[in-house]
Amino acid sequence: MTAQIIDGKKIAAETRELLAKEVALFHNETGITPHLAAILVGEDPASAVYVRNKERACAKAGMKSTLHKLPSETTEAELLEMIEQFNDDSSVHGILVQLPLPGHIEEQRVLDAVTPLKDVDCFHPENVGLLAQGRPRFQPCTPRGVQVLLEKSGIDVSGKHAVVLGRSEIVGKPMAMLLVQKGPVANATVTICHSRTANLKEVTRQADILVAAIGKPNFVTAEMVKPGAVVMDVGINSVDGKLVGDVDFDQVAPIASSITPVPGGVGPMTIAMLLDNTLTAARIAAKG
Ligand SMILES: Nc1nc(=O)c2c([nH]1)NC[C@@H]1CN(c3ccc(C(=O)N[C@@H](CCC(=O)O)C(=O)O)cc3)C=[N+]21
Repeated sequence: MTAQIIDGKKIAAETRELLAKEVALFHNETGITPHLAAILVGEDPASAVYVRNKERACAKAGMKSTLHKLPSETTEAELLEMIEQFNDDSSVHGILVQLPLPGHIEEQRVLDAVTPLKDVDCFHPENVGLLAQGRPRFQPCTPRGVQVLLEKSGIDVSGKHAVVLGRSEIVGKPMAMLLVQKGPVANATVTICHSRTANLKEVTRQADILVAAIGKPNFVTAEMVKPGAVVMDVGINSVDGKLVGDVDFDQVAPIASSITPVPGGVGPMTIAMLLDNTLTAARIAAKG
């Protein structure tokens, strides 16, 4: 068997086209152009890719996007002040603080400062709580992107064993949440495993659907994958200036039934879902 390659780039482009139509309708009705404000403190290779691609995607979808670059020595107080400004600015609908932040800044305090109504990353405790209860306000971008890829690829998730490799707040935990929930492209039996899991290989080998989000280049090898499994690679690792996933694609593709490439897999979907959340945020603002 050789895997069907899930074309995230194409599915994301289709998703963004639909979204652009919704943005145009919304603009006709309200006169509002959805506006995403992104804050980047210092430098980070994965963030640099993200920033570049989302600026372009926003423009194409008829949305406004502004990038606020701060030097790496910015203090936490200065960053909090900028967030406060955007919270109070009715022309800003979505606020995204690029992660990781420099070590001297306490990430949690910063993310908590973003008003939940503009929290397009779905990081605020209120939004995480709503998500956990199955009544999301915003969808976590990368996990939702994976879910849409599964849906558009016609992959049946219900009753299947989904193994999420990685327990981050940004991907692993919310991914598990989406897959275990009641609803379409869900109802899975979910295991979360991570770097401390005993017999990790035995666990990942049980996966019908394996979501790799551990942040280590080429970590998932053929022996960790059950033949015929669906493999979703969330990794965005920079190796010698090249983008590499968490899955050793050349090894795993021949035994998987479907697999996402890096680049061109989950990454572009993350951006499409971010735009979707920005429109949601603008709708919330329009309702007052
Ligand atoms: N608050 C926050 N939220 C995030 O979601 C977040 C973040 N911070 N910090 C950085 C990481 C990384 N990330 C990427 C998303 C898409 C691509 C992407 O578009 N990837 C293309 C790259 C194509 C190319 O090479 O240009 C692809 O995989 O095909 C990359 C990276 C989001 N992140």
